[in-house]
Amino acid sequence: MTQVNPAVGLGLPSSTFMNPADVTDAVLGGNVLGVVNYTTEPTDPGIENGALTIGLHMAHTADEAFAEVWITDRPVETGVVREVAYAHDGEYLIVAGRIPQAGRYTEATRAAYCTALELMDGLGYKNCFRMWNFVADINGDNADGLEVYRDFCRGRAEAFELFHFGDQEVPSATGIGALGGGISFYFLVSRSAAPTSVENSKQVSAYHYPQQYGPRPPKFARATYLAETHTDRSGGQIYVSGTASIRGHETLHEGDLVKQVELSLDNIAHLISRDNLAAHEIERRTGLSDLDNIKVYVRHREDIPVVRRMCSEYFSPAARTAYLNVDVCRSGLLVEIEGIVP
Ligand SMILES: C=C(O[C@@H]1C=C(C(=O)O)C=C[C@H]1O)C(=O)O
Repeated sequence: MTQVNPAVGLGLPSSTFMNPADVTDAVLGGNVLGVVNYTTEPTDPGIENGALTIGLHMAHTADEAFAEVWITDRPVETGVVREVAYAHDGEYLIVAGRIPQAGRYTEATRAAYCTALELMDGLGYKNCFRMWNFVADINGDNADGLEVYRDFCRGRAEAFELFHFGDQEVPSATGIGALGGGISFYFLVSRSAAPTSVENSKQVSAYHYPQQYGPRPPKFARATYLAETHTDRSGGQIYVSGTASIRGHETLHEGDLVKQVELSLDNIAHLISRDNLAAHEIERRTGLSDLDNIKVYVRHREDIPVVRRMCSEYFSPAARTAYLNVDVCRSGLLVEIEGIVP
């Protein structure tokens, strides 16, 4: 079994990747906020053994499947409201939802996001610091000929607007293809830990992308820096959004895998560099070798060996790293990378 991260109890969240077969109550000892299964079929969010669970259809075979387990050392309270499940421990909240496969997604996305945002407010968790979205047929057309990803982005933007969620407040996120299951999502939210949104000076903020990418821009920050308190902003974690071969707002190196991987890595390296963080009043010097809990999304299965070889030159051999063969939000993108600097 993978060891439970020693950061537990220090006040910042902690997660690990596990072999799904090892995720038993006996092994975990009940210290679990949520289990996110990256697996071979979608399952609705729910509560099992006192923790939140959701199944994302992100693996083609059982070999590729893994479980991302969010750990806690505090008692957990759980519930389900209008098919959105939640679990919280007094400091951290995980919320998860699934929108069934449909011809259009704007309204259902808005409704499900609103349920999740209402829950956060009602339970007293104000600081959303990370969101993940898994979209089946992400580059396909919806019933009106609008790309499914763009349809999703519109619903998300409308929900944020209803909740007066300003662009500077949106957290880091991933919006990535899934093999089935409509649209699934999960959010992490804190009660007192303090998030700061970080942008990348080499990229246009996603929420300012021009209309050529869809009726409403994707609302997310390039990273979130999470410190234990607002007053002491040292020693925080960095949640890096899904990052691809985009400069300014343009997709670069269409059709060139190696160059796309290089630019994605360069975007992350710059995002978490001392200079870029200093522009957000964050004093930290980090690099690619500090990343952990890495997910690498690769559009074409046959590209995985090359991507893996390139990534392994930069990432720590000790970093948990998962490679998933799924589509990416723009049809010209071949690869996307996310991770956490603990
Ligand atoms: C790759 C990009 O966007 C992707 C889509 C996201 C979303 O819609 O939430 C977030 C990060 C990436 O997964 C990008 O625009 O640079």
